[in-house]
Amino acid sequence: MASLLPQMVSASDVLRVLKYADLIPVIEKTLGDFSRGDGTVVQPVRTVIPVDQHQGYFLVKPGYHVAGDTMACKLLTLYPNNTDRPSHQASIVLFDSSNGSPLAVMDGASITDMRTAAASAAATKHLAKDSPHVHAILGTGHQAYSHFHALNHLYKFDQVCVWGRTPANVQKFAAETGATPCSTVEEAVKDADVITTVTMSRTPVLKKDWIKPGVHINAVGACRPDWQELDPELVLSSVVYVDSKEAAPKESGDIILSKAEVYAEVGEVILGKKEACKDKTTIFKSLGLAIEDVVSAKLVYDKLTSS
Ligand SMILES: NC(=O)C1=CN([C@@H]2O[C@H](COP(=O)(O)OP(=O)(O)OC[C@H]3O[C@@H](n4cnc5c(N)ncnc54)[C@H](O)[C@@H]3O)[C@@H](O)[C@H]2O)C=CC1
Ligand SMILES: O=C(O)C1=NCCCC1
Repeated sequence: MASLLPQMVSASDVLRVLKYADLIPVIEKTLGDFSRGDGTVVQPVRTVIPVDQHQGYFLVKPGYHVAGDTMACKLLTLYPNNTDRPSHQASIVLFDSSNGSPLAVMDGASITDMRTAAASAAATKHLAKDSPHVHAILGTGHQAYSHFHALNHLYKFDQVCVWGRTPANVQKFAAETGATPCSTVEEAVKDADVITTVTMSRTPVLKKDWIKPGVHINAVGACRPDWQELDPELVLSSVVYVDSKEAAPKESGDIILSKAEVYAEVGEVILGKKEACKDKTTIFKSLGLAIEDVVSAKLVYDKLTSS
């Protein structure tokens, strides 16, 4: 009988083998599989336990990709006030679905960073106007870096602009990536064709009056029903796409508080079932799907065990 002890996979193992060239197409296909609605993907809306006495959240995200016969569960903590360690920490347990044995326990933070950015890249590919020139990133944390790299994998931008609430972090991000540092959101987004919001803000940081009509926005933060990153006027004047139509009205403050209508899942666009309204301002409201973690963990496992 094979060993029942799962393999431990560190963040450096993940970063060594997981590449956007492989990940973006896998996530794009998975977003489509999720939206088939035919049982290809089995995934409940995640469980979120507030840890009120420490102002944190404990999230449990199981999923089974039936067609790929792959199952895993991500255990994630979100502690927005952490200063001596990351705000998001996670482990993903990948199982052998034929016999239920755990195959690997993986660093889930590095996978979360990359799979979230890969989902935004896939959404941008389908919803942004062709050949965008300027990408604006609001936020300077882990997701800011992963989105910089994932979108640069798809496009040769003329300019990437970055804004964050802490000027020293904006300068650091700019020095490390070559992005243009901006001191206001307005300055960062005014010429942008693609905007990515990756802050931990609970109140809107991006306003309708500041953007060029027709931009594509990846709205990645604000994962709680009472948190917002986008001005409701902006949400109401855009075509809103989500990763999950089931989760968005339960979890997204940007959608709940603006009372905006969701037009489609991005997976439905990928499947050709819904239109990509590229001539309008489009928003991809990302909340993160467990199945993205499942297929990413499998990709990492396959790379590690084949090398
Ligand atoms: N949709 C998805 O699948 C996922 C979404 N997220 C969300 O993306 C966002 C960024 O995550 P990370 O980069 O990992 O976090 P992080 O902790 O590494 O960075 C957070 C950034 O937000 C900034 N920030 C905090 N409060 C702010 C405020 N009031 N106004 C403006 N900026 C503020 C910080 O200065 C920092 O630049 C978070 O909201 C997180 O929950 C994270 C993982 C997956
Ligand atoms: O899917 C995830 O993982 C997360 N989504 C929202 C914010 C926390 C992490």
